[in-house]
Amino acid sequence: MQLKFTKMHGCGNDYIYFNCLEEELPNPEDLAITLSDRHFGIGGDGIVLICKSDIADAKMRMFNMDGSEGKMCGNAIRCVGKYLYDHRIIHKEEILIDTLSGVKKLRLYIKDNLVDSVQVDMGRAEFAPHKIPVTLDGDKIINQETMIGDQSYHITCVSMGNPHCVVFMEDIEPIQIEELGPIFEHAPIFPERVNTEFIKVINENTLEMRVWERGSGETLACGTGACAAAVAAVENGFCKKGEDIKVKLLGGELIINYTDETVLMTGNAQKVFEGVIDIVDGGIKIAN
Ligand SMILES: N[C@@H](CCC[C@H](N)C(=O)O)C(=O)O
Repeated sequence: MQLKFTKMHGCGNDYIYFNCLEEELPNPEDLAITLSDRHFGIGGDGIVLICKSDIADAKMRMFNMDGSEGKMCGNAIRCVGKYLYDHRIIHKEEILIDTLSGVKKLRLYIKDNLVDSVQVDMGRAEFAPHKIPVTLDGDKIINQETMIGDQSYHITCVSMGNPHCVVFMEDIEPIQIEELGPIFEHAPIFPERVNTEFIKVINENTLEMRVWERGSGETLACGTGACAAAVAAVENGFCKKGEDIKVKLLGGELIINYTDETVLMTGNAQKVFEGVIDIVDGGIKIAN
């Protein structure tokens, strides 16, 4: 069986995209693990399926590198918009994409007939613990001193459709994220695991971020994570509501604007290459 794919990234957060409007993808959980492998597969932070929707222009499903399904992906949804427009599947600059965390509105910015960047209306940030699978008490977890592993951290928990734990630090460059990330991801207070953002505040409009994503490890960027970081920065008094906040990530920059009504995220979307894989018994091979 042969499958066509497109490799795309937003700020270096790279996924392998499948057009499931045209082809069916068997077993996406297993394929995500095999294809994401950077040595024996195509290489990526996971896979993304572009599917048919009855309530929006398309539906996005995304799977992390470990095969777990994410409810939302900020960097991938911009690439889905680019895929649909650049392949002339849709012909408008405002589109709706259905996700496991609801329908999101995208505004596509076009250059030379191709999508260059995208603004996504990510919807409201949530703070209530029942939306974030933590077992701490209280309505909001903002700057709450909490034991993670054998150390105490001030954490702020935000759901952008998927769960985030934001930690502000003096410096993020020297952190041993390969050790620290899994301790947060698997902390017992997060029974569904968590994405963790380590943030340095540069000034009231700029944050620097490193992220450890549940299911994928350290990535060069996380769109929902950048939104959670900006929301947490406002709630902690570092930034202001309604102002553009630049989030500098290892793979690029995102602009986030958090208001009482919604969170807007703007950033790039880029195609890397296209290809075809053969799904064969016992594995995959790249077709000639
Ligand atoms: N990279 C993403 C988020 C992907 C899903 C996440 N790892 C989860 O399991 O919740 C983004 O850009 O938002």
